[in-house]
Amino acid sequence: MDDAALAQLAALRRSIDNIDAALIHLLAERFTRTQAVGRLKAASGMPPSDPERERQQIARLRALAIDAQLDPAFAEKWFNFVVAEVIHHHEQIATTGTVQTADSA
Ligand SMILES: O=C(O)C(=O)C[C@]1(C(=O)O)C=C[C@@H](O)C=C1
Repeated sequence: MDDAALAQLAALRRSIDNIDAALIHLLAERFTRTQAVGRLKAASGMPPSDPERERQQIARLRALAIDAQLDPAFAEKWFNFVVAEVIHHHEQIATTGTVQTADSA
């Protein structure tokens, strides 16, 4: 084992762990906001999804990804994955008034 390589790997992993922690916090904040949107939509009879808004978000995120040298197809896949969960939350809020998570089920 090369000690220098192991030390470098450990330092990179510490940074990766910090980035993963930041992403979890950012996602938690995003879902707090989208659940507020879900309650607003349910209370005012708006549909859970807004395809035109999603088209605008995807175009913006793809451009940001290209600028940041991130694969735009990956950025779009990530966004669609998150929005599918948001829409699922919106539907749960509209029908039950709350969001059911794996932990709260
Ligand atoms: O902006 C909204 O209307 C939302 O419900 C939020 C959100 C999003 O997560 O960004 C989710 C679903 C909609 O289709 C569009 C956007």
